[in-house]
Amino acid sequence: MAPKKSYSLETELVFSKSGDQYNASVPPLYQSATFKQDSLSNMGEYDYTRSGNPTRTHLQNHLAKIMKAKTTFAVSSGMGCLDVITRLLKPGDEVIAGDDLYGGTNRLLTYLHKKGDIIAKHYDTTNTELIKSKINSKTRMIFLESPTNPLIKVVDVKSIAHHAHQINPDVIVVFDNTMMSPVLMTPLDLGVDIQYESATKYLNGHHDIMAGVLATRSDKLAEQLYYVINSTGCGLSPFDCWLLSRGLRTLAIRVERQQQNCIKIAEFLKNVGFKVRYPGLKDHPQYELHSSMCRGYGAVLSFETGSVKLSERIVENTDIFGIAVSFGCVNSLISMPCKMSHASIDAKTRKERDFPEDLIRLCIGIENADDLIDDLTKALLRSGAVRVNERDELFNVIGLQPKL
Ligand SMILES: Cc1ncc(COP(=O)(O)O)c(C=O)c1O
Ligand SMILES: N[C@@H](CCSC[C@H](N)C(=O)O)C(=O)O
Repeated sequence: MAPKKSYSLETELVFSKSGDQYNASVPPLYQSATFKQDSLSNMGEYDYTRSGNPTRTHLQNHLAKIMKAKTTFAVSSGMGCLDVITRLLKPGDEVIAGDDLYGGTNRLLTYLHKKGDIIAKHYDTTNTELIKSKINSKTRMIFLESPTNPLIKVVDVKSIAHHAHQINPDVIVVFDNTMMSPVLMTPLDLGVDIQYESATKYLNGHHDIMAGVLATRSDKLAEQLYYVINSTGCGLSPFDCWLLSRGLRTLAIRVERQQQNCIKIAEFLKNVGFKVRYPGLKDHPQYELHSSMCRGYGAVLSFETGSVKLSERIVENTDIFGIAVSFGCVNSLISMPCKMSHASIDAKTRKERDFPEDLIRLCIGIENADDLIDDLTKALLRSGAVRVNERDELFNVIGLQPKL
């Protein structure tokens, strides 16, 4: 029987052929900046690691299968991906962006806008008709993220990408898939031109490297992206490529467990009476849309408490949940986006975009779900957010209703 061309994602994640001369079980690490030539006229496949390195090539080929891309590039961070992508724009180009993109994404687009390099316009991407009405022949790029970090807004990627390409086949639809990872979503199948992810998060999963991954099916875009990566020198270092290859092998099992835990925690918080934002809850306003685009719901949720001070007390009273930015790691984290990951968006803009200052974000890891719920219960009790009634049930002191 001929070997299958491709396997299921879980298998592809762990199965990779290294092509190593000794058949090493793990892809070898080529920790070398430069490569000797056979002769002056024969450079060989690699000359210099900024331009290419066998460990990076191995990782990129592996990622291409996983992301269903023709070409992928591994670079030094998620923001590095956005830097590479925005260098494809020309002065005065118009871009349309979501109004709840990750804070760092918002910062870079705002920087380029203020410098006069691009004209960036931000809209609520949950309003598909609004976004469609804003796309015109001047639009060069569209930046989308779904579910958004941290307001968990869902974007109709397929419909927006299709409409954009009808208006102008050259418009580049860019999608940040950090929240879902390739396990739960394949944005290139939905008409996206360039997908990128902060590999610092789920793809690596251990918070021991910074990395970013770009993916495309277009040879033209791949050529342009590579040109920028080689010119600016942001390609991922060999050791970080090697670590990312290692982390990638457990991606499916990590995401599955993180999601199982997150669903339990979302339901727990909802039952206590908080306003919980998680696309896996049936009362999320875009539950159906999300379910139609993704294979799962991820492991990031946010909830409001009704008071900044109360949120601060909750965050500072957990033990297992670490107070830290980032997500997608094996351990659980708690944060207040307005003070941490999204502090780079000024308070006025946050207000205009209905960004709740009391929002708490939970990034769920692979620990035991009951331990995590106990940890949260303790923090909620210690902070005074909940009390126990005579039937030993938790009830929400501030009486928030569980609705979005
Ligand atoms: C959704 C999202 N995209 C991109 C980034 C940027 O990635 P990195 O921190 O790897 O630069 C982050 C976080 O930093 C993020 O949360
Ligand atoms: N100080 C950093 C904040 C990084 S936030 C990391 C991550 N995307 C998250 O959402 O937690 C900065 O200014 O970029």
